[in-house]
Amino acid sequence: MNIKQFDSTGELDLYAARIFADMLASKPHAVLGLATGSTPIGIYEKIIDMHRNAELSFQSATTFNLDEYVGLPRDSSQSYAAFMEERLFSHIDLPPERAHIPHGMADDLTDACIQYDQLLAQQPLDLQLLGIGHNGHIGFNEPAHALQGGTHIVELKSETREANARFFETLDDVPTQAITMGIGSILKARTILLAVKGKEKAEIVKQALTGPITTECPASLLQTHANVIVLLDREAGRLL
Ligand SMILES: N[C@@H]1[C@@H](O)[C@H](O)[C@@H](COP(=O)(O)O)O[C@@H]1O
Repeated sequence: MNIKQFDSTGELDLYAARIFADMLASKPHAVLGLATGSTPIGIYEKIIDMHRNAELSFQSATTFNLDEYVGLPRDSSQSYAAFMEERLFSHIDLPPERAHIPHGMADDLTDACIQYDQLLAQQPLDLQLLGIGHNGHIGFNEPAHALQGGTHIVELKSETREANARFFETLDDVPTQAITMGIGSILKARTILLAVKGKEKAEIVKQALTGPITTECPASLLQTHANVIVLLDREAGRLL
């Protein structure tokens, strides 16, 4: 693992955005895995700045998002589709038909998972951006005795719903299920970029990067991948 620590989140964001710019410069048709949550927001802001300055273009790129809540309409402000639209897609030149997000409102969710995996199989990920949940989840792959490789429906843990309740009016409004890319799909990405910020993530960062490889901490499986870049701000890296 290539672990880099930054004195400020701004420096981390810029470094991550440059990785995207370099990827798109060397491979305009790159397939990019994208993430939601607070962590990537600053990275997307830097990417938008670079796009504004004509330093990068998504015109020929394809993107796949990690996950989506089940049961939230795409135009609901808390959906990850709405998040991506607001935080990135509406500001860049990515053709909308090449921006893939799991379909959490599909009539047949099992079929939606199969279709997502088929698209991923046709277009392998060059670069996957990840955040990490407080319990070590990546995407919405929650700690469990066993993990699934492909896209699947997951029951959200209470701690995950509580952590994400800040985006909803009440805890009861947080969906109980999500559709997520599986660990197998994430680990197939050629390069993985894990970004972590804040002191409340320091303990899980230590466990994920230096602890045992276990499905009880899904992010620890990243230790098995040959090309992971970990970007930490000072607080998230303070226990390493
Ligand atoms: N499904 C997302 C994850 O992909 C994300 O990594 C996590 C951490 O989010 P944050 O960056 O806001 O701490 O939140 C959600 O649960």
